[in-house]
Amino acid sequence: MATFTVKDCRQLPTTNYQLPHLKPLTPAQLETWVMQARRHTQEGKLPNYIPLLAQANPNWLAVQIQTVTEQSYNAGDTHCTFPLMSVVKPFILLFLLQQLGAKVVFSHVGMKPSDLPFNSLTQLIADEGFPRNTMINSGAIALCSILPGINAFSRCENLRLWLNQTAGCQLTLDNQMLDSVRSLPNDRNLAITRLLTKAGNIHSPETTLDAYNHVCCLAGTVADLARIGMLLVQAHDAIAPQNRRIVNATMTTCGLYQASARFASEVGLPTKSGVSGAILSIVPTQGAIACYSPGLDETGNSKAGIFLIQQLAQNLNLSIFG
Ligand SMILES: NC(=O)CC[C@H](N)C(=O)O
Repeated sequence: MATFTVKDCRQLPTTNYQLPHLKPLTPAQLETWVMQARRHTQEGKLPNYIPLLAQANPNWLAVQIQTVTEQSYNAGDTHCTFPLMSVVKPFILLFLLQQLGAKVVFSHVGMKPSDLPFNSLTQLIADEGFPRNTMINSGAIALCSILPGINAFSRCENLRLWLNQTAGCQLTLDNQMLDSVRSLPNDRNLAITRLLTKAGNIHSPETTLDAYNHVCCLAGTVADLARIGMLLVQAHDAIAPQNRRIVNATMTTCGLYQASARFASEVGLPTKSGVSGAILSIVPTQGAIACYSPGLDETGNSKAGIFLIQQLAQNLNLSIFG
């Protein structure tokens, strides 16, 4: 019987594993998929705990695809500006990994997926005040306590300026949206913040929660969203490869809350959603896909956005899992 030695193993023919390359995409094809996705816009629900989000037009749908070869494709209502809401979470993480390092960041928050909703207090109680991951509210609120800055505005401004400078986009703070967020009490986020404080995880709870509300109201178009997505696609002078990998892995396992595992097997792209209907997928080494459509499914993910990314990923063979 033939035996293998380590040397033999090295000499075995190596299969050239390559990530799938973006197949040529024509504007007409993209228009067709956008038209199909439009049929799903009415199936979603608008959130009503932030009054201004409830005023969005449920028919809006926009997509922007940015590739590493500087090509960009877009279709739909690309003029729409929207708040990032939870789509900002991977970028809070990326910024802090760059500024403070993984050791500090992961002393405040974990890396485990959660099967409970994004604003679950039950999960945080079960975890004794140590948030499961950075993609749910408790994790992002905890991280807002270590954002550099003397007050909520400057913590948000430091993140905004860094993103605009590093990604070449033009995010702005949507003050009207911030007023709207503050206009109704968000008991869940308040209780989460209280528990984080009690557990010794955060200091200055008011400033921290206010900083979280600020960063959720950073706003832009799908073009801006695709640009910040590019920070996670390929090597960048300002970003350590290891940090990019951590953020992509976290988006894959936790980015769509309870729907993350299913989406990973069906679509296979690191993805993050927000309650505004924003959704961002990363195609590592190739490009970023940004969508916006405000109607949400029961998990809080954009109904038409998820459908459109699914279409793109399946038709263009984009899954990172081959
Ligand atoms: N899923 C989300 O986008 C949540 C963000 C929102 N600001 C909240 O705290 O509820």
